Amino acid sequence: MSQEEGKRRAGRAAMRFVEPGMIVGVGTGSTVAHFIDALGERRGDIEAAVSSSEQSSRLLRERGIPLVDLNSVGELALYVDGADECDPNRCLIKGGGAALTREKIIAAVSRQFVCIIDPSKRVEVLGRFPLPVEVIPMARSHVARQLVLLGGQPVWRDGVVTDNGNWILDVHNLRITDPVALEREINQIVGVVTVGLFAQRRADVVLTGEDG
Ligand SMILES: O=C[C@H](O)[C@H](O)[C@H](O)COP(=O)(O)O
Repeated sequence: MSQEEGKRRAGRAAMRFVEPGMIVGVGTGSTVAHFIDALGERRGDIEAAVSSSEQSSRLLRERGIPLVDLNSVGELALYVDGADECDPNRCLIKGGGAALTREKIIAAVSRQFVCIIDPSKRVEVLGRFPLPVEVIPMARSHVARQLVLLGGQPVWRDGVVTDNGNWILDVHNLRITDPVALEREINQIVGVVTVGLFAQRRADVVLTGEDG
């Protein structure tokens, strides 16, 4: 099975968690794009979507799916999103598409987080994929120095501005054996908006293309 086929199957498999009348939290990325396609085919069933990025909002609008602001809804029953890496404990690295902050917010208010990945995203230990960190632009150098002290090698994703107007550092050479502790530690660096480690609020369910 190709990686693209794995993404397509995982995206479509998430539809079994969608129930009539739901407001669905929708993540970002190429795997989520397949989920949005499938959601569009059943748009009459759901009430609306809460989107995690401008990119996903555009795709949702194109498929006629109404969007609602997260502030106008309470808790969400379901959040569906992709990931860049997933460990055996369902801890994730996310943010390869720079959408990590809004994604983390939606994950935090959702009762069930269904993560859709192709099988190549499964790893024993997180860190092969560089860990994205969204930073306030003026704090970039300060945060980078602190990340070096934690053993990483941060690289500025030059030219990328997040939907929130911030910048991204991608941290290479980390072997993340304690994702919860590292998430807490990086969150405490002044100038960090969000770290792309989803460990405290990790996925509840992981679907790979192999699930059919
Ligand atoms: O910022 C982007 C998101 O965290 C994506 O969910 C993640 O990068 C995976 O994207 P894709 O499905 O395109 O591999």
